[in-house]
Amino acid sequence: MAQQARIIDGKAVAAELRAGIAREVAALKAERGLVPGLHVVLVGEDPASKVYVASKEKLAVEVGMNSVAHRLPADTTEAQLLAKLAELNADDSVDGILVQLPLPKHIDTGRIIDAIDPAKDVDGLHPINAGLLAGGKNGLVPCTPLGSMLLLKQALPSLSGLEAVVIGRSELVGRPVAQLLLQADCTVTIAHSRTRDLPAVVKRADIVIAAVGRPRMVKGDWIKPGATVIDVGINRLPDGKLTGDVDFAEAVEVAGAITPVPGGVGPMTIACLLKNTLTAFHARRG
Ligand SMILES: Nc1nc2c(c(=O)[nH]1)N[C@@H](CN(C=O)c1ccc(C(=O)N[C@@H](CCC(=O)O)C(=O)O)cc1)CN2
Repeated sequence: MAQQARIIDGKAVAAELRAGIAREVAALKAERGLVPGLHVVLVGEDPASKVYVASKEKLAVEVGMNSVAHRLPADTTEAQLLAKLAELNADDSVDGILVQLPLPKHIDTGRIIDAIDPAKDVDGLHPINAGLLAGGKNGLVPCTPLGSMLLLKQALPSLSGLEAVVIGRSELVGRPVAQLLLQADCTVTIAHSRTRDLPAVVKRADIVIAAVGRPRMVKGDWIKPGATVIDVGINRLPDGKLTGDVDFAEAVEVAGAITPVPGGVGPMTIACLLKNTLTAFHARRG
């Protein structure tokens, strides 16, 4: 029987990361009397977004941060949301601002992200932060890509020279994770809906990052034996269960290491948001 892949435990890695952040926050409080502040803005009633925002609020409190969730009604206008962001940008006690996505359709997401102070953009989505990342410079990095890289580094001692295929070209995951892989000296391919012979492209990868949002699309026979597979997809099936973009049952028989869904990249997203809040705190307040 073939050996099964090592399962990369995102829940455990995220818990460890949060514990380190909690220690740093406690030291800041004790030594300087300062507490990092994270403000999350939710517009509307999207059920998944409500859960994620509640989780962000709770975990920020757990690490000792000042945590505020601004819950705005679904009919909030773009102008009202921009006014809220202007208020948070101007408030010196606010270190991190995140607007939960997706936003209701009547609001232009790009205009909202552009309005966040890049120094407080703990989602790393502002064009200034995206530009810094593309230039290989220090800025705030989107949380899911950052978490994916931390998990990858758990599985592989060195990424240098490895062939990485990212499936998906979103601004939230695909593009930034490709930049981070490039910074780690991988040879990077970004595959997408127009890519010809996707299974063959994936098959040459030492590292597969699946971020397409299509349940179990990546099959076991697409995976190169021994490859490391990071599954970013979080898809809710009709029976209510969560599944990734990778057919886990098949891929676990072929890969060298693989993240599960749930319990893989998802928990890292919020842990990295807290990490980014601390980074933003230090960049602004020393
Ligand atoms: N402004 C942003 N909006 C959204 C982001 C983001 O990074 N910034 N990412 C996603 C949602 N998200 C955080 O916002 C998120 C998704 C999933 C998880 C998570 O821990 N998932 C668990 C399963 C949870 C469950 O049972 O539903 C897991 O995978 O184990 C955390 C955060 C879209 N919006």
